[in-house]
Amino acid sequence: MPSSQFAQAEKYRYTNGFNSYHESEAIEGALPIGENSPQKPPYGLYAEKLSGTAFTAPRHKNQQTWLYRILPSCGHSNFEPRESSTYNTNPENKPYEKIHHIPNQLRWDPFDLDETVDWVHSLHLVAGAGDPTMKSGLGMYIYAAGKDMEANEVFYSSDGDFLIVPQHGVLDIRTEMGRILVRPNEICVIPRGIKYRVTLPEGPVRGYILELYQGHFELPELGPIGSNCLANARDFQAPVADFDEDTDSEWHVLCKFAGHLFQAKQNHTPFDVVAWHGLYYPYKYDLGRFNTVGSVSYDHPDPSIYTVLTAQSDNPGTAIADFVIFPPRWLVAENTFRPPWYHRNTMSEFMGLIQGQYDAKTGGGFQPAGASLHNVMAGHGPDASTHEKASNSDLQPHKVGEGSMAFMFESCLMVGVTEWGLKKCKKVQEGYNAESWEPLKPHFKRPTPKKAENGVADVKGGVSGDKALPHRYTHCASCTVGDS
Ligand SMILES: O=C(O)Cc1cc(O)ccc1O
Ligand SMILES: [Fe+2]
Repeated sequence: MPSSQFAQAEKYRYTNGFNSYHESEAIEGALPIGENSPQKPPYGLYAEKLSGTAFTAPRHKNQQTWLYRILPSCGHSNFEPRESSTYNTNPENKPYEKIHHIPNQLRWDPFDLDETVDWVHSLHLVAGAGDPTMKSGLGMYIYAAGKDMEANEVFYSSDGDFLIVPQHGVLDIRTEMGRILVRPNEICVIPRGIKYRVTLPEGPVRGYILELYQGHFELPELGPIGSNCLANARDFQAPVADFDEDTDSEWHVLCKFAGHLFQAKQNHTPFDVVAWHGLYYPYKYDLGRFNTVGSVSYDHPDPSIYTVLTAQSDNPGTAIADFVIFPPRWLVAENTFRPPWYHRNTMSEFMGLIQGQYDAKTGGGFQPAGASLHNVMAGHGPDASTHEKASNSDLQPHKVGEGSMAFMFESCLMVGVTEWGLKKCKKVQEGYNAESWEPLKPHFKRPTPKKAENGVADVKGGVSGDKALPHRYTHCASCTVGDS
């Protein structure tokens, strides 16, 4: 490893495990032993509790973290509104910024990079459902930035947890709990309220964000798959404590609150957490570690087998947000139309492409940094060219998605599109539906009627014949062996 890489590795250190109780101290002995709030915490630190769930949330859902810091977070000036024309996360509060609920399939060309703005001003709400003030629903954003946040600025969202999916460029995220480096093909989650500063060590960045206004992400149930596969808990990485000692410089704390931007000042660094312990922390995950499972016999399974993280509603098995990926994988299913089936879904499906080509859309219109939205009950599926190829291909085992990564934010909620998403971004493809599915031709051929024994034509066309049945059947339709 070149020495510069050693230095990098030193800067970003992690502790592994999903939903694991972590503890981390940048100075040995900074965590109190056997109690959380001693009369005098070690080294003159202040104890501060950060709650990610109600105090009384059930144990298996409860998420809190104790921070041991040089000064507590409350020492700051009043928050003042700090709106800006580039801040696009509050359409429901501006009468001229409507949310559009439309049944059409939508697709966006790649969103532009924007080198003129920093992380905070790069956030564009494209679509969403619900309301952060009711702690319900989700928002879907595109970010595109080219500038570091100011040296003395931090940001947090009171509205929800950010699931960040980088498509281009590297994010150096310094959080209160420590430092995280996130690159394309990795994701990171920054839970509600955690302060962070984003810098761009390799230039412009672009990507997608799902903001979850309710609950938190968890790993999906594995059911009969067993105790491993999909995203394994040990591959999630939380940062370790890393602090500055700075109690006399001016800091600006930016806060997203009900979709609006506010700012307060304080005379001490927010990155003064010397030690922490708990279950509420930011984390990252490398999508390359996902252990993909799929059909090894026949038929295309539901895409839920590709779920990395899920945020459940109160309705069992029904997600406010699923984060689903389509990683490189072998397709081996026999006698099967291998791309996704045509379907209409009670859930809404927002898709993005990090790199490569998505195997269900080979016609060229779904590009990296672009997006699509198939809202509640909007019919969709492979475009005409993909259908043509997949219906006639030789069904040898083959690998799809080499060098590619598409993903989906799937939600049980009907998603509305913002003015920015529909108009201002100027990326909506006019001819999406017409180009993708209108070229599909009917292939239906009514079978030649068979003469029945009594000489009357069998208008239903009769049974297609045993030889058409896939060889996996143990018994064919006319077989009586073993019947009682
Ligand atoms: O629509 C899509 O491309 C996403 C998707 C993929 C899949 O394999 C099955 C269903 C589904 O919605
Ligand atoms: Fe779909």
